[in-house]
Amino acid sequence: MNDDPTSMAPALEAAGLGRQYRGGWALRGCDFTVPAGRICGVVGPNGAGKSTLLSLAARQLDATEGELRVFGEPAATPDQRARVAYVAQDKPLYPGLTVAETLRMGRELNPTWDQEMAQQIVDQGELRPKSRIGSLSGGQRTRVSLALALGKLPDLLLLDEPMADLDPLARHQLMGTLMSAAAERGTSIVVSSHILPELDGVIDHLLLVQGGRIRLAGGLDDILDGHQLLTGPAEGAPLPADLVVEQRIGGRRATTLVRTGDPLDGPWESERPSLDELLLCYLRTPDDPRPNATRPTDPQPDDTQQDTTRASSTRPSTTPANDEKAA
Ligand SMILES: Nc1ncnc2c1ncn2[C@@H]1O[C@H](COP(=O)(O)OP(=O)(O)OP(=O)(O)O)[C@@H](O)[C@H]1O
Repeated sequence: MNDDPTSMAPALEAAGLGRQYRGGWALRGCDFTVPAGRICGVVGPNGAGKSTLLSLAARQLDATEGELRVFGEPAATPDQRARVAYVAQDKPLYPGLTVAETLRMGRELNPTWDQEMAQQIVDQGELRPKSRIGSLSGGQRTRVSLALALGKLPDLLLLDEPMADLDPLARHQLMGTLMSAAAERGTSIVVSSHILPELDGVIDHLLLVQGGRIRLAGGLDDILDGHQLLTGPAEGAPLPADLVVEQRIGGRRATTLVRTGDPLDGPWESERPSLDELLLCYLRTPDDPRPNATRPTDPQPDDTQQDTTRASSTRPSTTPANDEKAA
């Protein structure tokens, strides 16, 4: 079992983090903290930079600028490699090995290993020990990858779209296994997903990545408390433009997501958005209307200076990422 997660260095801490590929910047000006012991959802549209972020955390990629600390360490160390498990989107495994040989490899290569846990995950999927990895379906390979990752008893588990090719029952089962591992051992989990309902009720921390920027970062309750869904007449009192995330008008009614939890004067009914509603509103408005909100690939005359300003300007003033850093 891990030490009290709240006394540990953050699982992830990014400062001015950027990664450039040949085609341009995939991530830029990213500042966020994921405290240890959290289950953090990484959400964003295709090409937003989620896999790049997870690869940087797994030390499979180097940052082009800025840094990403993992449990306080700015670069990979052997100790850290042992503490972090990563399930990449393409689930790389050796196709010529059998399921049993793959688990044996996990046992032999990792200083800590829970054979019972790994075996249980494989058995739940009714995988035959002698089946070759190359003969398994996509979902079955995912199951073996998760068995390897959880068997390692990591302190930080990085999962890139882990559930995409699993059937609903397998998804439910494996999500349960992940959650009990997190609860029993205080494992920090950072999981990217397109399947928004899969994250609801599971995550307690959120990173919304959009166009290579961190658009929202912080504790989930703080983020939801820092927003309101307002419903009222379309011709109601105007709202301050910098607070409006998205407004939809149907007939004479308007539904508006605003980035403040403070009461606003006007003829509206106010409610706290659900995670789904919040994410969909942000995902439907990729272009932030506020000044200085630009994509990381835009040409910049004075790169670093402007990007730092933009990164913070694309984060709502209520975002708890800042509060956590200040705490
Ligand atoms: N190896 C690479 N070489 C060049 N460009 C890359 C490479 N990997 C990613 N990119 C680019 O970086 C950007 C972010 O890609 P990334 O895979 O991190 O996004 P993502 O949010 O994980 O997307 P998806 O949800 O589709 O998996 C994209 O524009 C992508 O084309």
